[in-house]
Amino acid sequence: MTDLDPNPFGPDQPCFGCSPDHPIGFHLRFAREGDEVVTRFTPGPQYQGPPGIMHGGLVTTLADEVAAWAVIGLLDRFGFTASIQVRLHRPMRIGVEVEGRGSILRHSSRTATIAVRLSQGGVDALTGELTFAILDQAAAERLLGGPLPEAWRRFSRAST
Ligand SMILES: CCCCCCCCCC(=O)SCCNC(=O)CCNC(=O)[C@H](O)C(C)(C)COP(=O)(O)OP(=O)(O)OC[C@H]1O[C@@H](n2cnc3c(N)ncnc32)[C@H](O)[C@@H]1OP(=O)(O)O
Repeated sequence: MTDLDPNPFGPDQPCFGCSPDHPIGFHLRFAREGDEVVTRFTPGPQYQGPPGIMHGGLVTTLADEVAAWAVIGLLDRFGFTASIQVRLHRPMRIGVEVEGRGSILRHSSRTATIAVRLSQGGVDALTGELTFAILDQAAAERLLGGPLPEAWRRFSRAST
């Protein structure tokens, strides 16, 4: 297992899922294990929906982050989430460690589709497929509505 650089986008990146400084975020870190990225995370009570159960939207956010890091860690690109298809098979329990795994199902230079599995105690709680658009710098700047920070540029695809 190889730990991935937790901060390839520089110290000021604001991501809810992985910024180490986010006041209410997940603070996720990732490792590469063969053809997968892996993270471990224990949801706290601030992430509840029903009592004792993680909010389904936040479970999906966790899946989105795992998939985004599969694009970063396995393809060395940044992808913007374009579609999310998930099934929540079991409740995600607060206070119990979640293992998240992401792998590449298929990819081109312009898109990547990622398989994600979130489990607790070895039992799947979420499985899904998420597709990401890998943009060139100009398209990423149109999406952001401003300049792409320097540290992000190497994760864009080449312009065609
Ligand atoms: C700091 C570190 C952070 C790391 C983690 C980040 C975690 C989460 C990542 C995000 O949250 S990103 C923010 C949430 N996502 C967005 O705001 C994206 C909103 N959607 C868009 O801006 C556009 O719809 C999008 C850029 C995704 C696609 O725009 P276009 O359709 O104009 O792009 P284009 O036409 O160039 O299409 C690019 C490719 O994506 C494909 N595509 C577009 N939408 C798709 C879709 N919904 N499903 C599947 N494929 C799709 C499209 O077919 C095409 O494939 P091909 O080139 O192979 O033909």
